[in-house]
Amino acid sequence: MLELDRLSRRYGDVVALDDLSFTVRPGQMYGFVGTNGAGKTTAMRIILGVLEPDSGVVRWNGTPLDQDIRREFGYMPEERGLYPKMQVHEHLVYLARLHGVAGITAAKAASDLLDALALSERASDRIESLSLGNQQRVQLAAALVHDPAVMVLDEPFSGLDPMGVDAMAAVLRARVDAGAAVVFSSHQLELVERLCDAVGIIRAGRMVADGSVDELRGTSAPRFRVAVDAPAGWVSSLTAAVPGLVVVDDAGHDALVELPPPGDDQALLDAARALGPVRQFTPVRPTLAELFRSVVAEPATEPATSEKVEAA
Ligand SMILES: Nc1ncnc2c1ncn2[C@@H]1O[C@H](COP(=O)(O)OP(=O)(O)OP(=O)(O)O)[C@@H](O)[C@H]1O
Repeated sequence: MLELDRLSRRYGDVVALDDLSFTVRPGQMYGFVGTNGAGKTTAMRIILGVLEPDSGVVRWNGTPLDQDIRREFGYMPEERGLYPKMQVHEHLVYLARLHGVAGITAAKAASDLLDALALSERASDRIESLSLGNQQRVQLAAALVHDPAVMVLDEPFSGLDPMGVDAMAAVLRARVDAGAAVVFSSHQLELVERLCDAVGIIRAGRMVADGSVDELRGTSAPRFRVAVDAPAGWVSSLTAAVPGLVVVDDAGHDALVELPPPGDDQALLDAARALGPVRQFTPVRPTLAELFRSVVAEPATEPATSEKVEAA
């Protein structure tokens, strides 16, 4: 299990990470999401040892990471780093051999990955001759060619065409199904929702929601699409009848309403029935993008560390 335990990190006055914790299990794909500047890259750089935390520790199977453990990881950094003059297949074999993979195994692993990422025809081309999206596919192959147990990928899907996204997703899913632990950052929330077993949402360096998308849904206010056969104004009457009810969208004929958690859906239905025949009463499952918007928009419960220090 990869465990980030209470990581904090500042750059001068900027609090990049503030007591951040989460875990990624073998066989789990973990999506790491947050607004620009939330601290995702900082956390990933700490996992990979290119940045030290001010406090906190990262462990793999209970042991704090050292360079030997980190060598076993696969990493796709934000700054892509391939040798532009090298040929694609040659480059992958070179990287696998650096990780101690024997020649024949390395060559096969490189060929298999190029095949899976639809790059076999470019195997003998120089990296610099590839489009940016194809270089990105090679970068993923570079992170996986030594068959790592843990993969840490900083925005691996950004800038890829839909086929590239599908190819990358399939390669990662196969590794996860074979028992690897994968954590990747992304702003593509539909993709994260589709691919990930667990999601962490960070804001200003803090974890604000962590769990499967269904678990995150369970903590959000329940929403219902309601249609009542009643004269105009029925939505206001419904709001008046149900304490705390929020109207998210009033389309006249129907309305999207939100109950305060945990939400008494039967009381809402009774109140709607009291106004007229109920033509629709449907629970609406929020998407990850909607959950994200609502948790990052919530007011902070405590001041950030820098404010605490300044106030002290
Ligand atoms: N080298 C640095 N020097 C000073 N501040 C930095 C440095 N690197 C990051 N920061 C700051 O730390 C905070 C977290 O940045 P980080 O790059 O980790 O965010 P991110 O979640 O990866 O953002 P994005 O989604 O935009 O890539 C930001 O406020 C950023 O400006």
